[in-house]
Amino acid sequence: MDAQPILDIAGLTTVFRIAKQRVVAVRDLNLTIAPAETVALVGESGSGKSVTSLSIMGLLPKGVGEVESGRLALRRKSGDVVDLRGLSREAFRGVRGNDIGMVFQEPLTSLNPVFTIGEQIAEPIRIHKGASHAKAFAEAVGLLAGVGIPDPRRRASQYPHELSGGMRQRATIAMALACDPALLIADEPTTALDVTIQAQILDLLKRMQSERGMGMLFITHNLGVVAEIADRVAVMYAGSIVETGSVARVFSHPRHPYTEGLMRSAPRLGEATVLKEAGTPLPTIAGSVPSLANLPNGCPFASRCGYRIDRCTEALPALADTGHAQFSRCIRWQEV
Ligand SMILES: Nc1ncnc2c1ncn2[C@@H]1O[C@H](COP(=O)(O)OP(=O)(O)OP(=O)(O)O)[C@@H](O)[C@H]1O
Repeated sequence: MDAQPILDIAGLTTVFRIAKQRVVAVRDLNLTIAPAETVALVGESGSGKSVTSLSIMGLLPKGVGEVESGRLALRRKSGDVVDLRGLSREAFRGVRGNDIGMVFQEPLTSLNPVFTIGEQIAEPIRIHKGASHAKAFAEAVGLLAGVGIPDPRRRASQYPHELSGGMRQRATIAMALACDPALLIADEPTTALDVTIQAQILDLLKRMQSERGMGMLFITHNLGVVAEIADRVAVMYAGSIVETGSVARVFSHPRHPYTEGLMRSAPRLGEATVLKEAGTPLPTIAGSVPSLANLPNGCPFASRCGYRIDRCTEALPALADTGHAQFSRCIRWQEV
């Protein structure tokens, strides 16, 4: 891996305070993303994937959610390393859209209905790069062409509702790339789209990433999508990474019982799966996730785990190095 990652997260703990309860949504998370690398965060609903991305982007709900500890460092294209935790809300605005591009599930939440597509893509170019109105608009048209939108000049003058869902997602990708970010965060970017369009958007993201050498954090609950797009995967459970490694290694030799359970109940992986399984939630495993407001002392998966022994409920296991650059938060990983 690159010695100087684009994103370097160490010991991230993010909490929510609701009605005097302290909810630990992300617990002691370590993650790096190298240039031109895609890391997928995968896990059930509520496992902390989106809170991880909101923590990186400085978009936690004010007064409710807070990064309690840890380091979040981003390496800009210029090579400067920015301590994201040290940024004011104002300074964060200069980072989002400029150094970090974002693509979300529903393009209509990122696009403003009252401005044309071209104006919206041109705006960050004017703000962050100081380009003139005309130059920024011309660049926006070029970006629309780059993301595969036919007749980009005409499309640039249209409003979001005049585009199909797939075209709108292409437009938000163009907007996210407008300032040539070092890191792209994609949170379920294909979930709301129909299956053939999903595959096209994944291809587009892969192409854009390799052309630009960006790091990409890709959040999904779909293992088929992980297989399709990611180099490495981090499996989250109850706010912690329980297993991480290359996609090839983790999918062929899962070393955590939770990953194993997901894999066992998942259909065959590969391109066909993306098409067939797109939009299908992760297969279910018997039992339920413990409350994040009252996590047990031991392994949070213990109550659902077929490998459980007494020691599992005594302390949270550390991430064990299982070889092959793979890590598992299970004391019995050798038997999984
Ligand atoms: N705005 C919020 N207020 C209070 N608690 C929150 C808030 N957002 C998230 N949480 C807490 O953080 C936990 C993790 O949420 P998160 O959105 O990161 O899950 P996720 O893995 O992204 O799930 P999904 O796949 O459903 O998006 C939630 O279960 C909840 O307890």
